[in-house]
Amino acid sequence: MNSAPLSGLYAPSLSLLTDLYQVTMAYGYWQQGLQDREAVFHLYFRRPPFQGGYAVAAGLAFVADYLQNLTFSDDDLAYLGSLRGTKGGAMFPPDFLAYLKEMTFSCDVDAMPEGTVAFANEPLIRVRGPLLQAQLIETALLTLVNFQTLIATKAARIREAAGADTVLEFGLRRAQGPDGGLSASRAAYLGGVDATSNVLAGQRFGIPVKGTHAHSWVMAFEDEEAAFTAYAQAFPDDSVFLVDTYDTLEGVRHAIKVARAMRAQGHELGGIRLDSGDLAYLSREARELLNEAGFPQVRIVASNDLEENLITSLKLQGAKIDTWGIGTQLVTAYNQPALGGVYKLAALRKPDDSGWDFTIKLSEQLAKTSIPGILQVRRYENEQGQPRADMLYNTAEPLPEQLTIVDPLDATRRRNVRPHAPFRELLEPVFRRGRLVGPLPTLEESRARAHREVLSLDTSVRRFLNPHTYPVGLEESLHDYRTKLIVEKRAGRRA
Ligand SMILES: Nc1ncnc2c1ncn2[C@@H]1O[C@H](COP(=O)(O)OP(=O)(O)OP(=O)(O)O)[C@@H](O)[C@H]1O
Ligand SMILES: O=P(O)(O)OC[C@H]1O[C@H](OP(=O)(O)OP(=O)(O)O)[C@H](O)[C@@H]1O
Ligand SMILES: O=C(O)c1cccnc1
Ligand SMILES: [Mg+2]
Repeated sequence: MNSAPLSGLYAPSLSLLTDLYQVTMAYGYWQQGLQDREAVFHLYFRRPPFQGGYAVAAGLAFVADYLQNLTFSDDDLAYLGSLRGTKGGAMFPPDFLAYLKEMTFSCDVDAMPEGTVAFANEPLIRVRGPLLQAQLIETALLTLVNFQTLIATKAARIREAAGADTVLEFGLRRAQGPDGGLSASRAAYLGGVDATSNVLAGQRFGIPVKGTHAHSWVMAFEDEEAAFTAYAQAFPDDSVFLVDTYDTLEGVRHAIKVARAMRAQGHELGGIRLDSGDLAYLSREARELLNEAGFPQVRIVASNDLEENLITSLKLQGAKIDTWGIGTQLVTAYNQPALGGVYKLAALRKPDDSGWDFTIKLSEQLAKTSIPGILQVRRYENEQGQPRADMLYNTAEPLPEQLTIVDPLDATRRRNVRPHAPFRELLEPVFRRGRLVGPLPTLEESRARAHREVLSLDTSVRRFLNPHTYPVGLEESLHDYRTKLIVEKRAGRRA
């Protein structure tokens, strides 16, 4: 047991950050001599979160870190060796543990760079390598990518609603524990917020840190005016006063009084914060009071259970809010607390090494039936760089001259790709034979990519209510092959 679990949160070895069944399967594969059979897995989600039209891929930096450090320490192996089955015998024999000790990660990994806009069924990550290894990493990849993609997407939606306004992430106190808070702060920044109140996230990831003060600051002084005056003494050029502890508009008047005194000393008040009541009404009234008093540049910050739909509504109501402070709803993805990303086997090298067997997971629902092959995602874009349609294709098979994209849920819906239509391929090499190909984009670069890619989407795909489904289809020969596999497997099942 680790007596300092927090400091170990991102310790070098997260090799046991997995479900037990990954290790039991690993043992089974090793026992069967299947450990090195070449396999291909895809990580993808089946529906964008929040009933939205897209997701923003995030978490790859953590995945790369995890994979680079995927080795089993003596402590890890001792723990695995201590596990017992129902009859008291060791679950994992010493020679398997010795194998794990020597194992070095040797897979190829291709992935969408963080900040890429992704749609349903598109591999965000493709792993190719020894079956045992490619399977073993499933859980860690999913826990890292699902949550961060969810939060980055939520942040992108909040950014959409806020437009050019400043957005601050205030969620740590409501996050799903320390790691939830830390990774949410990073993903939220990647997805489009401007700064966080989370100081550890600032230190670890270089995210700008910002904030105001709490109600308790005001309550700790004789009255509001004294509290504001004291705060201004500490931060004469960086003060934002929380004005709603007693009576909001009275609070604004007190803030103005202190702002005048600050001005007399050569300092300007930065802003006020509203944290309760009717934010549309109060922000309009506050704006008027501030303007009349000669403080048109003092910003109005609002907080209190905000999210993208409330921001949209407040703007429609003519709220005069310059900065949005957002906590709970963002870092917990309150209205959809999990992204259902999955990791599925899609190809296995034939035992005689003569080629690939492409594998499929059937489901009663076609939408849940997996896609076989060694997939790549090709994004066709128009001259303005706007995405028009995405095509999944099997890189292990030759592409026909004339490309046709088939809707996987309705094969009658097809579109022909015009020759020489410009495209980008979204999965880029990240690891080759277990080695990182090159430095990953910085957080700032990924954030800029997210911003660029979300803005390039048609507004019909970005809107919150009943967004248009962006076309993602299978290249026709892949579609035909998948259909054939489904028919064969179903027949096999009945036989
Ligand atoms: N003009 C508005 N239109 C729609 N929702 C609003 C508006 N103003 C505030 N809200 C939202 O209404 C919710 C509840 O606010 P309410 O005034 O009921 O409680 P509160 O202000 O938090 O109360 P308290 O004074 O106890 O803090 C919050 O999520 C807030 O963001
Ligand atoms: O509302 P969120 O989006 O989560 O934003 C963060 C909230 O945290 C702080 O107060 P806290 O909620 O701790 O106390 P209060 O609501 O009683 O002011 C802050 O004043 C916000 O209201
Ligand atoms: O700085 C703030 O205003 C802040 C920080 C965390 C939570 N709520 C508000
Ligand atoms: Mg609150």
